[in-house]
Amino acid sequence: MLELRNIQVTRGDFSLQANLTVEAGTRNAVIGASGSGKSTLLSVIAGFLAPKAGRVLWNGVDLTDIAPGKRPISILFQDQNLFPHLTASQNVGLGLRPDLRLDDLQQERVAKVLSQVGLDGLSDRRPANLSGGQQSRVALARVLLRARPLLLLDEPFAALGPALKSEMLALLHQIADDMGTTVLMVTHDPDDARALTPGTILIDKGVAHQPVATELLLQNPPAGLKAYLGLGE
Ligand SMILES: Nc1ncnc2c1ncn2[C@@H]1O[C@H](COP(=O)(O)OP(=O)(O)OP(=O)(O)O)[C@@H](O)[C@H]1O
Repeated sequence: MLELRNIQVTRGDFSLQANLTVEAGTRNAVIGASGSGKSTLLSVIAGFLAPKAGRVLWNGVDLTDIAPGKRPISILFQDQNLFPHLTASQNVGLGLRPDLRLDDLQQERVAKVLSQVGLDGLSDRRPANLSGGQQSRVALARVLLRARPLLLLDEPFAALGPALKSEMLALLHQIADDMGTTVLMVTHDPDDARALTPGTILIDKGVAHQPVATELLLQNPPAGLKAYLGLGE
């Protein structure tokens, strides 16, 4: 279980509070108007931003003072953070060893995970020679290989067209199912939130709320969110 206990975080004039729990193994959307604090919330959980007050716990272990790389967390952002001078398999291999000195077994694991995300035969290509969707798959493969229990995604597929996006979401579901991963995904898209049931964390007026049933929230959104999602009055 992820627990945000009385978290307060500030960025300039902006401040966000969070007091919520996320059950292990669940998938949750994070939704809120532009500038409401979605990326801020993920940054606190990941450890890139220190809260002014409060604690971040994972299965009862206090992560608040633990460095980002040592947290049980993988992160996927919209720009997939692939290194342009490295091939697909090297970009994935970085998830295992930053110096890329992989032994045979590790190389096998890289090949297997690239195959799992449908990139057989493309492992020697650099990002510039892969499509946007294929680049997303490389980034997902790296996340898969790291196999951390908590996965944070900040609009990872926003740059993709609708068909590719739903393909990547399906792949994400499959990965989360296989590994029992707990997922928090920032999205602007109500359909993505629906596809990620059961829960959605709403961020509104400086507060990140306890996850609620996505469908119920979308049926009756607060005014600010309604306008933002283009759901009309
Ligand atoms: N480095 C910073 N310094 C000062 N204020 C910041 C900084 N980064 C973000 N903010 C402010 O914090 C607030 C929350 O930003 P955040 O990026 O978390 O919002 P968001 O919900 O992810 O927005 P969007 O949907 O537009 O990406 C915003 O009002 C923003 O102006």
